[in-house]
Amino acid sequence: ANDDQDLFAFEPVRAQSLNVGTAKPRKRYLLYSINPGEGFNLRRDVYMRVASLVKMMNDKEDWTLVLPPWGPLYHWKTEGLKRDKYLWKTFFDIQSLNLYVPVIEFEDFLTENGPVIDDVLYLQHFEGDRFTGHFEEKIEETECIEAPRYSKHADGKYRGWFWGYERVAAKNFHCLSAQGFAAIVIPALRSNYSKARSVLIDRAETLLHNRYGDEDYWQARRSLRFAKPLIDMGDAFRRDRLDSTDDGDITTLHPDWRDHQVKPGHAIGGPYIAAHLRRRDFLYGHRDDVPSINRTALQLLPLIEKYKAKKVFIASDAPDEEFEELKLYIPIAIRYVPPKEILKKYGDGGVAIIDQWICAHARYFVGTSVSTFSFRIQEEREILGFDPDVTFNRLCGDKQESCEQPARWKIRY
Ligand SMILES: C[C@@H]1O[C@H](OP(=O)(O)OP(=O)(O)OC[C@H]2O[C@@H](n3cnc4c(=O)[nH]c(N)nc43)[C@H](O)[C@@H]2O)[C@@H](O)[C@H](O)[C@@H]1O
Repeated sequence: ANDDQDLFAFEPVRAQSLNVGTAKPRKRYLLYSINPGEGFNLRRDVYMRVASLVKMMNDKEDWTLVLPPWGPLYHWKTEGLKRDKYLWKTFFDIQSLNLYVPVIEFEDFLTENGPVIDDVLYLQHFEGDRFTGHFEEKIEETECIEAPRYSKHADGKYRGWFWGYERVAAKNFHCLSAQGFAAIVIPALRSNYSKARSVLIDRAETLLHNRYGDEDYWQARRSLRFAKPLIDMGDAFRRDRLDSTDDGDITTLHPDWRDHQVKPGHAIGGPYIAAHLRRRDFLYGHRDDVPSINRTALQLLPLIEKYKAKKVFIASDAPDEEFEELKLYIPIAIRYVPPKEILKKYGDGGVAIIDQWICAHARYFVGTSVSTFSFRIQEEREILGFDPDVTFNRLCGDKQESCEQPARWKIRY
């Protein structure tokens, strides 16, 4: 599918000469897209991998990261709501993101660049590869293994899923087999710089974190602050229903994430414990690790005692009946029920963020095994400065006496 360029004809000498003396690197756009089945919180992680890649390249080049519109997502099930084309500013604070790497919304990209993307690089795993115990980074342009989700039209341009924007098309399309860290795509991105102003990496979740858990990882994570209106709604619920304020809980954040640095144990949190109960598809996919409601209650009751909690905040994708059942065992259980207009404006995605925000401020948090929703709450609590003991906890399955607790991904500055 390679139209007119050899993707790997990387010319190092020329690449360097671009950036010496007074020559200013020219502005380029990096777009990315993710396997449609992935949920919101894995997508947040992929954002960090790609943002960190842009940061690396911007040592010498001038890339702007284009934020892929949100939706439709499999888990956003509430009827009657807008399903796609949610801008990032609905959920996140764009100014904060911009303090890590330059980012723009896709709609602004369309204004600046027009609807034609130069290159689409579609990542795939190596065919027939089995893990042999030896991890080797590799990337190569190949035939597409599966029927690609982009097809060439009569005008010579490629059409495909561009987040529901039907007038968008791409000039070139390539399949690349890739295995490795995000930086593995850098030669491919640089090799065609003379032509491609905009490059879309699809299936970006294939790329691994270059610097998992280090200072740079945490910078990207700290920059990913939620949108102010969602924070305000979470804070209002904390204040009115949970007797929790930043002053009392010692959870005040510096307005600029770069200046917020506190020691573990600094935050004490509100007078409630919080649990994230991931249900629905997890009841099948992670059967052994997700407890029944009855067993969930049995695990929460001693914690209420231990932390002298006045309330138990429940964040969950559980249907109402399951929450009502839990309340029979724990009458002080409470959850956030969004007013209709909030749901309409911010969708299921916004409500999930309010849930996460409230969990992040609890005196003690317990999540669900391997849920990225729980992981993101744990990170939020690391940023706020909680002791890891009151953060890295998970519920055990019904048949488990005890169970392995989450790895402690501690913040680094
Ligand atoms: C099985 C896998 O599960 C993975 O889910 P997992 O990591 O928990 O976490 P997420 O990737 O966020 O996907 C779960 C989605 O379910 C909803 N949800 C889950 N828990 C809550 C909650 O406490 N409150 C609210 N309001 N909503 C919740 C929400 O839309 C969230 O984004 C998926 O990312 C993968 O794509 C795959 O489906």
